[in-house]
Amino acid sequence: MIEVEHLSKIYGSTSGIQDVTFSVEAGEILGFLGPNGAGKTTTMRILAGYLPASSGTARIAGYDVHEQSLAVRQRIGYLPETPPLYLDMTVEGFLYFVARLKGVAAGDRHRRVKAAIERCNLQEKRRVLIRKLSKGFRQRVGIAQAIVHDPPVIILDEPTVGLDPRQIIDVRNLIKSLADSHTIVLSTHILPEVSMTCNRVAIINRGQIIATGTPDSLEANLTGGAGYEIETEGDSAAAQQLIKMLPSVRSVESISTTEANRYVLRVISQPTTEPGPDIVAVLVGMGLKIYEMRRTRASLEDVFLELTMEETVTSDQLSVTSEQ
Ligand SMILES: Nc1ncnc2c1ncn2[C@@H]1O[C@H](COP(=O)(O)OP(=O)(O)OP(=O)(O)O)[C@@H](O)[C@H]1O
Repeated sequence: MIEVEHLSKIYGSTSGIQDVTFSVEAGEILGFLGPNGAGKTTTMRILAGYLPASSGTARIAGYDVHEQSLAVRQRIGYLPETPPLYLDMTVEGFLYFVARLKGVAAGDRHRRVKAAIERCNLQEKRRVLIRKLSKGFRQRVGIAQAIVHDPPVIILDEPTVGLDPRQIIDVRNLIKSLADSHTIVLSTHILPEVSMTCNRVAIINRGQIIATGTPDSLEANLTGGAGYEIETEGDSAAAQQLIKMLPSVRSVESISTTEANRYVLRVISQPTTEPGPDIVAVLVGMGLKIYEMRRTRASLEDVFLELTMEETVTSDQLSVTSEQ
């Protein structure tokens, strides 16, 4: 449904994004995750036809966002970082206005506005002036204007920024409910947003996509803290030294001391390795007892920090960018 190839944007002497390539299948919610200034808004605005790219192509439902921008605009709903709302209009008045602007046929407007109001749970605020609405309700009006012409694709730039925790939950649930009939791209710098709302993630940093995959595949394929925690006893320094020599081990440290000479070792594995049996063999070989051993997985947060803190990404990590 969305195909982005080698997209770059240069602002004067500053690079906004470089060689960004990704695709989104129909029905997916893709989370575009990156720190401030990573290039999320630039990408969203190019997709929405609001900003021309310097090079590369982006197609939505088969239409080129630059060459066929009208056809694209009819097929997308766009919520910019700051929703374009007319504060002196009522919610309903504004949505009729937007429906007309977006070319919804006069005979169809009533049905479409009603559907958007119901979808976004705005029934009680139908006749209220937008200026009197809380930020959470304004955001819902922003989403309602994005879906009023029933586009197959919805692009949401930081849809929960500035909302309180209750409003965040409401907006996330609304986005998830839209996924049954739409393809959605949302940008965010908030990790839980991605795990809770999206079925695929593209991580962007300094204008470049550095990984894509499902949240699960990213967690499983990148190291970011995957390994073991082992409660054992005896000579901690010697145990650490021997475990560190295993080729499948990236790092080992003692993270806490428990009762009577016991301590917990945290071992981080090399990507796609299983050092568990070798660690057991080392400890048993030293005559140490193992009281507990459990596997630890990388969280998406670990993965994100690992990727965005590195200057370059290894080929192992880049392999995750192939479709999972
Ligand atoms: N109009 C502009 N003129 C010059 N540079 C710009 C312009 N818009 C964005 N940039 C630069 O392009 C880069 C990407 O910015 P962009 O706004 O796309 O990032 P972002 O990921 O959306 O960040 P944020 O979460 O802070 O909005 C940044 O270095 C930014 O300073």
